[in-house]
Amino acid sequence: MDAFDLFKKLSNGIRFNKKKFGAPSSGPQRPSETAVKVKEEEQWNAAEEWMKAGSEAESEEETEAGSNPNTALESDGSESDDDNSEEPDGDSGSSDDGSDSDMDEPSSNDAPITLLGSISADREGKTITAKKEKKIKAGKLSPEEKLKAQEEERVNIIRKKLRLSVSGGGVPPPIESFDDLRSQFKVSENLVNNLKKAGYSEPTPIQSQAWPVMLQNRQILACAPTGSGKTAAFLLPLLHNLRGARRDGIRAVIVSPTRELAKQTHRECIRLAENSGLNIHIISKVNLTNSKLSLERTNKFDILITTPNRLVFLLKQEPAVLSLKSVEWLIVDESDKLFEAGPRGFRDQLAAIYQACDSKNVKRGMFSATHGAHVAKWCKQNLKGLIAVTVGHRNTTTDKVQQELVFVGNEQGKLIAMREMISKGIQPPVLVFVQSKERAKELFTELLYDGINVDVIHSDRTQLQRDNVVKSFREGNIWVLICTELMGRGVDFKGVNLVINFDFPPSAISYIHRIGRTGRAGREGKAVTFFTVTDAPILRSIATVMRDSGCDVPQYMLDMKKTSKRTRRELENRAPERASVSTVPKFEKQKQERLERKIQNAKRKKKGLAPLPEKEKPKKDKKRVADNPLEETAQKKRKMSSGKHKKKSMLNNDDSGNGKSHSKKKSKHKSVKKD
Ligand SMILES: Nc1ncnc2c1ncn2[C@@H]1O[C@H](COP(=O)(O)OP(=O)(O)OP(=O)(O)O)[C@@H](O)[C@H]1O
Repeated sequence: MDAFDLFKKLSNGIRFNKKKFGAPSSGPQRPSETAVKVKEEEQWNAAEEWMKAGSEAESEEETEAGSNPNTALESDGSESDDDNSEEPDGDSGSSDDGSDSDMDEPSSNDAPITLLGSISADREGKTITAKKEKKIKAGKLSPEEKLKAQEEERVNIIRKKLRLSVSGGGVPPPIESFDDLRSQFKVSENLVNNLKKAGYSEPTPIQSQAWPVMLQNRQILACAPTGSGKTAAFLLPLLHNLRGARRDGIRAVIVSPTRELAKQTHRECIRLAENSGLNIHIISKVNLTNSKLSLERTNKFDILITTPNRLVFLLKQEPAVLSLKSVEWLIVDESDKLFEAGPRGFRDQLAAIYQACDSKNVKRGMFSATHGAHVAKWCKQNLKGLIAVTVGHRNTTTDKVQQELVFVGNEQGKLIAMREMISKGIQPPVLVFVQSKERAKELFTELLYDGINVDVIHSDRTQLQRDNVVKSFREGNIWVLICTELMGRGVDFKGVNLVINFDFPPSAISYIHRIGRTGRAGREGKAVTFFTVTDAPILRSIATVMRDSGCDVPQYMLDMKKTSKRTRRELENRAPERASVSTVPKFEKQKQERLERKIQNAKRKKKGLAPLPEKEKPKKDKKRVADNPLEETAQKKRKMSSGKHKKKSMLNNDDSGNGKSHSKKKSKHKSVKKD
């Protein structure tokens, strides 16, 4: 074992704050004195440092969160920035990849190894405090202490194997099989059978640790890679903890950022809750538009699954149609997204929901594949007895996805590259991400003409259309699905083989979620990302994420200048302007549109329906002017007179300008004279 291996073992479970330790040493400070003082499971400070790792050592301008959830949510975030998420760095943190072959080597020598003064470790690489070390050296451990130490060791080995890092007090050991659910937590046979019926044979790493935490009714902040089973990780403990239907108030709420994700969670919940008798409800658009919802009716729901906007809408109704006063569990899925402030985030809605769940016994669970330091900080400050669980490295992609960056020259190059990929052969199903619905529509038309089995999903489509597209894609009737950021998070399409980022993702976090639509549940996947010079500002972040997940990336990308926080924020909020995807000449497109319109109107006529209303032309004003000769003449006159006026004023300006400059000169002259 060389010094590096040894250090790796000893620092297992420890994160270094780059801010503190990255700076050149100003004095005789040795790393041993400053770096490691972590008693992992008991020191929340360590958790904070650890969650901060990856923040590129930028200052977090976060205000202290108060005890009021609303203020806390608001104050915490407006200025805070998920920077670490944008520029995740390579800090591996406490978890190890387990590739270290020395790790499992049996050792005949049980004596601890001493490294860097006060820190020491046993042969398994577990850090030992000086006091304990003394005791071990002296062979003074009582039989109970020995047993405890052995158990700790066993748990550490399991966590290491599963790449689990935990923070918080009294974290229960991870479970290793579904049998443990029965033997340790008395989970019903029915529930375990439902897991098996779903095709699951053993818990995934996040489930191994999140289940015992939540089954002990502890609040949790969970971060695990995309497609690693986080949904079942929070559903199973909910279903167990609620212990059957009660119908006297909503007892669990699950909030998801999109309707598609809420629907998917609802489906999974129904599947795992089979024969439990629990009343599981999803708020649909119909619920919002008809007035059938009443307090009496909603109180019969045991579990409510919803998007934040819909829930807040119902919470605001007078008289009340919904109460969250009996809620025992609030689950926030894709929690970093829900903590986001601004028009694309849900911070205000989350604050309202958080406040509405005001029972004394309410527990919260925050789940996502990515987390920023501000989410961790807020949770730590506001969620009593919180346990943080992370699988692998925070803010990295799953290692199941083979990733590739392709320079395509310019916007036209993207379509050429895509057609080339298709002609060489791709393995459907394929998801293609673009930055806007307009581009989604354009690309759809292009690929449709290529005869590809393609469809498109974006926010302009009706809920029914969206549902049908998702269904068709799931059933394999659509092979290539073009989508916007809408489908970037959480959505679980079985067996997506390839994700193409036709347009560069707006941030590294978006990249992680987008490519996480493939390589799910242990399957392999591939992700190809096109880029042009326009994408240079975010290239470094994405390249860093790729490098961290073990992909080869050219060094020049990693050496690129770091983009300022401000630019990154701007790029996240405003997509760069790009040349149209479409290769069809404009007049051809218009001809096509007219033809389609004719066909539709003919069909409508047959059905006795009125023809479609005239489509608004983008240059309507101009046309309206041309249609109205009086207005046209008036405008021409206005233009001419303004032109004349301009000319005149220019002349005047010239005059007066000269005059002015002259007078200026004069005054200057005067002032000089005065001086
Ligand atoms: N224990 C298990 N064994 C096998 N497959 C599982 C297990 N638990 C969940 N899955 C499957 O793994 C897939 C991904 O699960 P899920 O959608 O919960 O991932 P996720 O971690 O929430 O991903 P994302 O971060 O993208 O939302 C699903 O198809 C689910 O059915």
